[in-house]
Amino acid sequence: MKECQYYGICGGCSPQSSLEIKIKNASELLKIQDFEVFSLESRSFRARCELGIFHDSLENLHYTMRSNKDFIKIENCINLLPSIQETLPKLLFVLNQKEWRDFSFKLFALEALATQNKEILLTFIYHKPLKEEWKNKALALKNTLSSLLPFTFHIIGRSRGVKLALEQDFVIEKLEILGKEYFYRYDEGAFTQPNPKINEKMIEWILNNIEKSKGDLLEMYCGCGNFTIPLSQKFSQVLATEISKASIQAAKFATEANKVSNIRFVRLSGDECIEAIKRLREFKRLKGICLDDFNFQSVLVDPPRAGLGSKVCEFLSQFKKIIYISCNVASLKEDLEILQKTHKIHKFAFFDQFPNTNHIESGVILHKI
Ligand SMILES: C[S@@+](CC[C@H](N)C(=O)[O-])C[C@H]1O[C@@H](n2cnc3c(N)ncnc32)[C@H](O)[C@@H]1O
Repeated sequence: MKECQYYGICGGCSPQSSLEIKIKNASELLKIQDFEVFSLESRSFRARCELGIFHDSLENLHYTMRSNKDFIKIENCINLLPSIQETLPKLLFVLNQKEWRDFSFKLFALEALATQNKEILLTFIYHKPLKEEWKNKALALKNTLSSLLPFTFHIIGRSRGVKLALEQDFVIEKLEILGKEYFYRYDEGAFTQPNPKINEKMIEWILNNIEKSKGDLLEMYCGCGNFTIPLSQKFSQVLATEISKASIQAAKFATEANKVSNIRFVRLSGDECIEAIKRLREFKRLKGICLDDFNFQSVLVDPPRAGLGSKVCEFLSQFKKIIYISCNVASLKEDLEILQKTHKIHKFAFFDQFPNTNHIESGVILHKI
């Protein structure tokens, strides 16, 4: 990573983040010796970014990253997908023209979310109220960027409590998994995997390491259906749950786009999912779904960084197979201590989802003892 002039300064990457060190630290912490490692490009891999916007005394805009308490001006980030890297300087060039002063006034952050098929969603975040007229200028910006770059742009404006979108607030991602194409809707503001190529590898790894089952799958923290859609071919039926409304809508879109008919997506938090499965509480959101029709033998969890916690882990102990995807080895360690009382690790893999940082993604498949 020495080729990046901001390495160690901008706060995006971390020194001492070589894959060897990460794997050594993580495998020692988790006390595992038998694992696979998946690692791809260490640059041009990241599909999303959040940048600050600094206005200098001449009213020119600059991109910034927050490093500790300071803001560091940056011009590029070599971790980002090429389409975002190409867009950033052109966008800044346009916005620094006098006629864009109104549009940029009180702009304080920019988010970009790109797909592998070169759609880019740009979200402009302001410290000023946004009015409908903003959309006219946003449309002009979309047209200008489209004339300069071979990408499809979608533009969103955000200010406190207001979100204005031109036509759509999502992009369509295409993943290639074991030679088959899958389509997903990635909504602005909802979780999506940041590294599309490693994401494909994670899904393939699960598919390659689970057998086709006559039983059903319960999924918690399913997001936009990232794992659910390809994995559904391995099970009779799937019930997939998630807290975010936008993600559940995106997941329902994915069932249609991929012509899958054996999945039911329901908006339920982790705790609500447990209450529903244990029949402790009835949910209107489960209307039309008969839980007695499911024969859950496997469960898939991909929780946020905090991990599962003891309540969810204890709930998982009833399943024959547990597939656990984790973005935080510290919380995974705590959860595995509970899960290994009833289950044995069958397969383990590390995925370098976040190159140049100290983070690593893990995949664990556990079988009931
Ligand atoms: C690491 S993401 C994984 C999403 C999905 N598996 C994927 O690969 O895109 C974690 C997901 O958990 C959801 N989530 C966060 N807190 C939750 C909770 N308490 N109950 C259920 N889902 C939650 C988030 O909205 C997010 O979609």
